[in-house]
Amino acid sequence: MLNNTKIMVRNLNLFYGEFQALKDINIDIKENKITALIGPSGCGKSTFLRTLNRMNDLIDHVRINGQILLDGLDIYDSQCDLITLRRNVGMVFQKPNPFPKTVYENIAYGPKIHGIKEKSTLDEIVEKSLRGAALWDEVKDRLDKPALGLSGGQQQRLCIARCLAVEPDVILMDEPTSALDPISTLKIENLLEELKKDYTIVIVTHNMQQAGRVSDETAFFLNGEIIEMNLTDSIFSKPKDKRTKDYITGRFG
Ligand SMILES: Nc1ncnc2c1ncn2[C@@H]1O[C@H](COP(=O)(O)OP(=O)(O)OP(=O)(O)O)[C@@H](O)[C@H]1O
Repeated sequence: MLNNTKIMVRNLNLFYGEFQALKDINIDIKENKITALIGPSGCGKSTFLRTLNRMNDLIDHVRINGQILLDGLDIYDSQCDLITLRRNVGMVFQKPNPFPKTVYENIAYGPKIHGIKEKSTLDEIVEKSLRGAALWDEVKDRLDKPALGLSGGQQQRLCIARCLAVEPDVILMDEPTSALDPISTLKIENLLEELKKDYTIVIVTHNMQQAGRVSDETAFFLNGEIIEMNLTDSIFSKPKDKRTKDYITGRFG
């Protein structure tokens, strides 16, 4: 696809009942880049993020039209296999949500569901995923301990490792550091820089500095619309729309 576009969104509208939460969204999300979604509370960032792996399908009264092409294929097509889609497009949430199982089992769970049974293969996946999430050194001696005994920052990296274990192409992150302390936040921001070599990342953040630090491109949402999308440096240094400027300079939101 042109310009290394991984996800192409065209004329996307989403309604919760009568309420239109997304209005004619058109953006291209580039492969191996980090795209930040910013904007005031309630403007539709999380809703949009969830359209990218069809998590909104789980909500009643949602109506969606338009197109989202992942590697050129329409994810809302009736032929699209949801299990494969959610494997290809993983998600990390705001609050770390490990399963109440061991560290090892948290990572091995997904691969097992996808049919991998051999212990040595699972061991490899667990190590590789934990290394990929920059957590291996901290947990390699406690793989059989409960994941809920880890710190919040470790739990969030565990959730990232769990996501990596099924080998997605795209990782969606909904305010992944908002529940974490500054040091854990920095670890995850550094990790994102590493992960983008192998994955396409879309991140919702309320933290302007974070968007500026980690992302390559930024989309500014307001009232369900994308007001402006551009290279992050351009959005922050010379926003084209006054509303973008007002938001990033802290005048509202
Ligand atoms: N399940 C739902 N049913 C009805 N309305 C919803 C639902 N989820 C979200 N909305 C509404 O859709 C709009 C967009 O919400 P969304 O959570 O996507 O915004 P957001 O930009 O992510 O906000 P925040 O930054 O506060 O998380 C809001 O007006 C919200 O109230």
